[in-house]
Amino acid sequence: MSNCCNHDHGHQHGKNHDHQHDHGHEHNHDHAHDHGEAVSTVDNIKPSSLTDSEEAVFFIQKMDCPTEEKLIRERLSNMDGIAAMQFNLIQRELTVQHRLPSVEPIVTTLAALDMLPKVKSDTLDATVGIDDDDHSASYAIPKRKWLMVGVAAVAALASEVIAWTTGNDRSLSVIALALFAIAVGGVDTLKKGWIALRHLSLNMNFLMSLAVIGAAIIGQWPEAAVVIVLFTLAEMIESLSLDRARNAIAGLMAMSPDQATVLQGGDWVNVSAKQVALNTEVRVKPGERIPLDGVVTNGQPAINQAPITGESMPVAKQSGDQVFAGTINGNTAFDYRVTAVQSESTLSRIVKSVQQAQGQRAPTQRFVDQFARYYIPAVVAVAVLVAVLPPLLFNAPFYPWLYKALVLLVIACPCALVISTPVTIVSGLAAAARHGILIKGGVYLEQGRLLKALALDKTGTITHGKPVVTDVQRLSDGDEANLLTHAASLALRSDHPVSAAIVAFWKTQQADAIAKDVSDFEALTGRGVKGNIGNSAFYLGNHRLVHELGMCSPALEERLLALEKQGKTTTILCRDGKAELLLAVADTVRDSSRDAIAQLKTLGVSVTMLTGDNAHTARAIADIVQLDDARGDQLPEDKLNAIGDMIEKHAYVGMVGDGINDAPALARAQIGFAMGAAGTDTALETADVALMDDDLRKIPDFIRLSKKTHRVLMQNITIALGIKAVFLVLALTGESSLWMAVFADMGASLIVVFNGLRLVRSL
Ligand SMILES: Nc1ncnc2c1ncn2[C@@H]1O[C@H](COP(=O)(O)OP(=O)(O)OP(=O)(O)O)[C@@H](O)[C@H]1O
Ligand SMILES: [Zn+2]
Repeated sequence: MSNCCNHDHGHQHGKNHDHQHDHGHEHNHDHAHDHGEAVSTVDNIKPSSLTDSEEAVFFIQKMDCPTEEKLIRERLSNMDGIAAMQFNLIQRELTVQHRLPSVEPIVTTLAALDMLPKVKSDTLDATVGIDDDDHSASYAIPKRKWLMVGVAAVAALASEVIAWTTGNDRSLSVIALALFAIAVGGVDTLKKGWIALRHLSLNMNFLMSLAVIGAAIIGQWPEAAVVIVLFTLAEMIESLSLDRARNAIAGLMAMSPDQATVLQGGDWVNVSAKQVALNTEVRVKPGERIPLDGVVTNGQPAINQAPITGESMPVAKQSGDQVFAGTINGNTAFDYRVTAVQSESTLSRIVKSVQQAQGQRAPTQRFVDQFARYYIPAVVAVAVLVAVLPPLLFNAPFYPWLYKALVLLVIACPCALVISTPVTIVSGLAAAARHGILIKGGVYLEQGRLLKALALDKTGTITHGKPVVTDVQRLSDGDEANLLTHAASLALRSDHPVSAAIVAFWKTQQADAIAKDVSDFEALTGRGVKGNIGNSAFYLGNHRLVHELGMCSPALEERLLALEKQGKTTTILCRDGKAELLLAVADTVRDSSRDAIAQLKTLGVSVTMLTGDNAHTARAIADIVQLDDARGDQLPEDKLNAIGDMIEKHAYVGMVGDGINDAPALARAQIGFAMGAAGTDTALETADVALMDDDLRKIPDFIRLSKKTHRVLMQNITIALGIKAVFLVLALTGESSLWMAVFADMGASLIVVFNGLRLVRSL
């Protein structure tokens, strides 16, 4: 198992669990996601900072179109000391890994591109951006801009109308009105076009400027004005629709209230939820939303956890139970103690994770970006040929062909195509998060549809994972109560569900018994535990353990078989080489598991149970949920091998497990699912897809969402390219005017954005 972490399976986050085998509490996960939360302080600059790369995040309000991304990428990649860049157009964020002594040169370069960057975080300077508010307020398009576009539109229309009624495109009033419209509505575009030209970067602003100047040169003044106003309007609408996509994520966060009622000096007072510190007592009234994560201290509320888990059936809570920020209290008031500050709440981490997930490019996005790279130059080359060749070769009139070339330039904008993918992915990620499915990367959302096989473990996945002792049988002439105390004393040291069941049973049987001291305790993977009590060596574990120790017998095996056939898990206590006590525990199957497995079969996914429990018990449980393929006695390395075989056979394989004992197999599968992630940090962080509650039916939901996402992506690519193709033909045959081309481009952008946004409501 030591080689479990060497597989090259394309997962980006550190899945190197240094796990212990006893379902222990102290597994050291080695995760690499501290970005954003600057760790170093100003006077604590590491000497290694010149070899290690630093990271800075910039918020760039003007960066909302792929053309801007291209320009920035070209400029920055030429700079010394820049290691890598990640663009997030929807959040308008640029993350740069660099080896510069300060981010100043980056800021200067961005400012020179008229990008007005704002440093959000900087590993060189922890003080940056700490008390900044969210930038959402600054997203809004200023009223002034709407007004200017409105005025420009009126002027452009007036110019068009006068030209049309007088039949003169070049009268003084027409030109004056058009110039006015261009000046008021189009300076931004022309300015950006000029910047692009200076940096020899072919982008949309450049193409548009060229088209407008070209139209003016051939005397089409009204057209020039209409085109630039339409383009400005299109950009504004596009930026608004992107805001919708961003809001799909921000909306998740809006579910947690701003105010909390906290205990301060004996009084309950209202304070801002942001300022509430750890361990504060908070009171929640009936029907109120819970402001922060915590554990119940007083009261027995029933809580609608839909904002986290997607499941709105109220969950009964009592003292010691976890509650989550954003969830909704039922009819009883209760108090609780805060266990995480607002920015660390489960909900905040879901939001952060979704934002990060959409920052990583999904495969389709990479393809589209690649395509756009060749597409613009190709169209420009065609446009040049169209303008030049017919007049040169066939003596055709120059102006009409130049006009056609200008239309081609307008068509060259790949915005609709490029923007459609991230919007679709974000919508899908947000829809999933609302439904209690946290997808850790666009890749998984896009490729979930490929899942052909799924492996599940049994304990806690198919079953509730809370077994209870059903049978106790003495195997020797020892005192049963005393033996039970010994078994419980060992079991107390482990948090394996079987051990937990034994401890719980012992407490009900012997309320005031005292546990024995255990020395040399050891957990034995897939077998049980061992330890010394007094002068005796004890083992507590399953059939495999007893058999390997040579303490088994045909008589014992007969007893075991009888219990296992009933779906019970058997555990034997051995003392000094002799089996003494037999305990059987039974776990109950979750109602949702059977339905989930049926749905998966309908989706064409072959489901396999891989469990460390014995084969007979595995079979009995599998029969209840109608699972054909159930494999018992699986040690962690067996599970790993089983996943390997499944990958060979089915290519794309998922695994659902507890993430501790199953970590290697989970890492090997293309998609590792964790269940019940709301309460456990490790599951939330290490899984590829985390189901916030324990409902396996979320997996078929996830697969269906993935299929839908894929469909929408394909539709969007078809729409975006289709409209371009149509206009390419129309332009060449002279049927399309400039403004029609701009209009079509705007339409295409809007259609794909809204088509993508449909996904938000699709689960
Ligand atoms: N700490 C323990 N206390 C008691 N029994 C144990 C312990 N650890 C392992 N066992 C025994 O070994 C078996 C296999 O354990 P393992 O942890 O591999 O699987 P599991 O968690 O029970 O099942 P699954 O693989 O379905 O999650 C258990 O069913 C149990 O009988
Ligand atoms: Zn045996």
